[in-house]
Amino acid sequence: MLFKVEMKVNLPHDMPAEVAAEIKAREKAYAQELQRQGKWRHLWRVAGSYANVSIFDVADNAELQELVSALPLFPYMDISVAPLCRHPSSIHQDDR
Ligand SMILES: O=C(O)C[C@H]1C=CC(=O)O1
Repeated sequence: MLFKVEMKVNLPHDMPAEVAAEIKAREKAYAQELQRQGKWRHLWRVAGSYANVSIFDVADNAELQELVSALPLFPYMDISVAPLCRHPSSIHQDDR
């Protein structure tokens, strides 16, 4: 199942820089591992904002919840999710 996931990061302004850097490093490693597994299919920065638009390809709602809630930045993000289905005009065979 495909989901559009929008994540807006809100790190506390008083978080020490080295703590923020450590969380971001763990987030990057986790995000890249999920991309290698094909579960995090697209990851786009929203220009001008500490936010992203992502496409996840997971088995079901429960797997999405499991993966997203394990993000190191999860406690600091506002997240919105929308389920996706194939567009009848799409030319991409891997849309499903
Ligand atoms: O920077 C972000 O958008 C937040 C998060 C998503 C992937 C990652 O490495 O960090």
